Amino acid sequence: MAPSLGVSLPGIRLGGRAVLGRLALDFAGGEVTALLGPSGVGKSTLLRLLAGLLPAPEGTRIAPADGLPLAGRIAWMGQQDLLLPWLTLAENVGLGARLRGQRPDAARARDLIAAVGLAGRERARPAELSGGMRQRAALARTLMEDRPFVLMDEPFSAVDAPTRHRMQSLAAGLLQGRTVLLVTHDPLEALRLAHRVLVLRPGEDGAVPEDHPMPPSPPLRAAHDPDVLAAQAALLERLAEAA
Ligand SMILES: Nc1ncnc2c1ncn2[C@@H]1O[C@H](COP(=O)(O)OP(=O)(O)OP(=O)(O)O)[C@@H](O)[C@H]1O
Repeated sequence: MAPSLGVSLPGIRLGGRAVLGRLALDFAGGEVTALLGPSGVGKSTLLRLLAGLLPAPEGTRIAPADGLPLAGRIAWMGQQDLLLPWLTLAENVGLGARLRGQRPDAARARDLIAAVGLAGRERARPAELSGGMRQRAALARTLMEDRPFVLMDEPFSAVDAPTRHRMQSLAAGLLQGRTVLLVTHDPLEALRLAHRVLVLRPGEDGAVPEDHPMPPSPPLRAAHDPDVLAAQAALLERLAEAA
């Protein structure tokens, strides 16, 4: 099971504006935390900070509970699949190792490609795959890295609703045991996949996260579960208020 991740932040200003306020969060080990909030509130900013893509302001603490650094232990999956068009599916899945000058673990790549339902398409180029297939390939590439911490920025937003539903079910299984932070605009996605849902609420001194009440059942939750439907309606209303 992946360790938990403690984060405290004195706040972040970008372009002369307070984007994120002072916050202290503990992302539970082996659990999925979903982060929602109005457009431009600072969700990607928090993710980018954790990924080391944004300089951390003085006083920031990003501390995995096992005492080891976070750097080098994160897998990232974004909105765009970012598959390289000139590489085959199998080569794209092994891209991380290739970029590090290592030989990708071919058996692991094969297993992951099969797990995302793309067995037999290993030699296909991204242009020969549908949008949903490319998203599944991107998920396989993310998991190929086998990192304890996974940061996902609207990973399934580019696919149609039924494909997204299938991708969520797939991801829930494949992400098990990892500490995941998932940014999404989709309340149902958050409530199906996450152990905890945080809503970023904008404020004068930057946005601050607030917990949203969760349905009693554990993830992966059924979309038709009445508790999930009620929580979804409440979350939608809360997001509309925050916008
Ligand atoms: N490098 C930057 N310089 C200045 N302002 C920035 C920079 N990066 C982001 N911002 C601003 O910070 C705010 C938060 O952006 P961020 O991308 O984190 O929002 P978000 O909640 O992820 O939005 P969305 O849901 O639309 O993706 C926005 O107002 C954005 O314009």
